[in-house]
Amino acid sequence: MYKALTIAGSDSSGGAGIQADIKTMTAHGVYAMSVITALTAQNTTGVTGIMDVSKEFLEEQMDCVFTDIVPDAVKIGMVSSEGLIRSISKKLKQYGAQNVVVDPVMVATSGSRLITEEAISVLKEALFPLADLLTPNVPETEVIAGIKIKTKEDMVKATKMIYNRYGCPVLCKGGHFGNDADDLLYIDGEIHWLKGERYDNPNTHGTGCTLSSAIASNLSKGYSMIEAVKLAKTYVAKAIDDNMNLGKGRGPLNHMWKIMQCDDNFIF
Ligand SMILES: Nc1ncnc2c1ncn2[C@@H]1O[C@H](COP(=O)(O)OP(=O)(O)O)[C@@H](O)[C@H]1O
Ligand SMILES: Cc1ncc(COP(=O)(O)OP(=O)(O)O)c(N)n1
Repeated sequence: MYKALTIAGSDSSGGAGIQADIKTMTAHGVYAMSVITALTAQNTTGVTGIMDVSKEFLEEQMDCVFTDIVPDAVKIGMVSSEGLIRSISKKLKQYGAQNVVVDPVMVATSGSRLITEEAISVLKEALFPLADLLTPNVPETEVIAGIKIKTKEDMVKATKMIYNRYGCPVLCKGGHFGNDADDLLYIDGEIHWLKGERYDNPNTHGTGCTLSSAIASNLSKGYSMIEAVKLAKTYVAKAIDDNMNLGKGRGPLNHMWKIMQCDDNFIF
């Protein structure tokens, strides 16, 4: 059994955060574990509250996981405060965590902010150097690189800047850019454009969480980084294209699109 850990916030509406990660890992046939950084009161229209766990409790969760069922891959999502980021960094180093995917979550699709300004600089300094892959979307890439992205050439420039500064492979996700869904993977000094068709579906809550946990699932199974990202991109595209329509705002993806293709006899 391959094992993956998500370190992220809980989304009460089930479309993003821990819930999206566990659904995704399970849909990939991977044993999912969680370290919860925060509870959010959230639905498809927005986030109404955030309650962080304490540093001590976060570290206790990490100790429990890493001293027992050691994960083959780790995905890190929403971490809103400096202290929690430092605790995660310390514990990842202490346990020599493998296949670390960092999704630098800053703002939800609904527009709600999920990290403090001060925490962004700690994220860069304490977590990015530990990442085997960093997965910012275009607005996050702009914040991290410190330049505006208006063209695909800008996307390449910003992604290279981040790679050179933090020394980790970078996947710049194109879901908020242009008329396609092309993502840019920069790894081992080489650019790979991963082409994607943009589906005309406003229900994209949790796409970033889902993509990063699908990548972690694939890495836990031993796929190369490029294969892991390509397979994850296909999984997300199909989950968007399934056209599930739940809630009053930007709804979630169908994480179970593949399982639902089976008949009842197969499932039960
Ligand atoms: N409408 C869409 N159609 C197809 N793929 C999409 C669409 N929106 C986002 N994606 C894909 O979903 C993944 C997450 O991208 P993005 O939405 O940019 O991240 P985030 O959710 O972190 O903002 C990327 O692989 C991106 O190309
Ligand atoms: C608890 C929690 N974590 C992360 C997000 C943001 O999810 P993400 O997949 O990056 O992006 P959206 O597509 O939802 O913007 C969240 N909303 N809640």
